[in-house]
Amino acid sequence: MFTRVCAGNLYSREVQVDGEQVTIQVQDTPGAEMTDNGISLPDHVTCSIQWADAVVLVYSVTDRRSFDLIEQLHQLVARAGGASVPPVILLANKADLLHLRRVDSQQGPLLAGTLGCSFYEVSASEDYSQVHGAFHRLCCQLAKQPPPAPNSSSSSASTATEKRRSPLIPRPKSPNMQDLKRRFKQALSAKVRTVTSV
Ligand SMILES: Nc1nc2c(ncn2[C@@H]2O[C@H](COP(=O)(O)OP(=O)(O)OP(=O)(O)O)[C@@H](O)[C@H]2O)c(=O)[nH]1
Repeated sequence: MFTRVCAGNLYSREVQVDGEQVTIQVQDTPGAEMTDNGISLPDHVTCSIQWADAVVLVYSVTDRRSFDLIEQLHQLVARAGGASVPPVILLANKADLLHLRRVDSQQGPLLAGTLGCSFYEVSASEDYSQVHGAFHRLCCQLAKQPPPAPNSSSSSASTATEKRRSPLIPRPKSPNMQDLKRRFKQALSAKVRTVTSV
């Protein structure tokens, strides 16, 4: 099984889901901008949402604004997902910073209930296993989804799912990879210069 989750720089991880080896790729979505009309997502983020099998929306419990933006982000995900909105989970991060908390612990589950998604409160820095647990349960949820029926191409939902997985939607490039390529070229040209000068 191969699962793509829209949420962090592009990372690849092997995890066990119900005894099956699963490779998940997690893609960061930086670049959301605040405009007079609310949040605007750059094209590469919209593309990531169409490419993803699931979306993880994250806010910080120390940052009220990040919480207030979740509903709007969820709407953008729904719009970008089109006919087949990928499953979404809500993560409240930085739960360890009790003295800086700006979002009540009841508000996250309430919002998740309204949006119809699962909720997890975590501390990425204090307890990585909580984050792992949230991703693991998301993978289990995805694994339980029935695959599209072979003759169901007329169903708009399955067509959209297939389209999302199609290579026609370019997979977003990892900025890290691009950076690596750039650095590799620089190192190569530096080497050529050194050889030429010898
Ligand atoms: N105390 C605490 N700090 C955290 C936690 N998660 C992240 N941080 C810190 O918060 C800061 C921002 O973390 P990032 O991983 O850069 O968060 P980000 O969402 O990518 O931030 P942007 O670059 O603004 O998008 C860093 O200093 C992290 O160490 C957490 O659970 N608890």
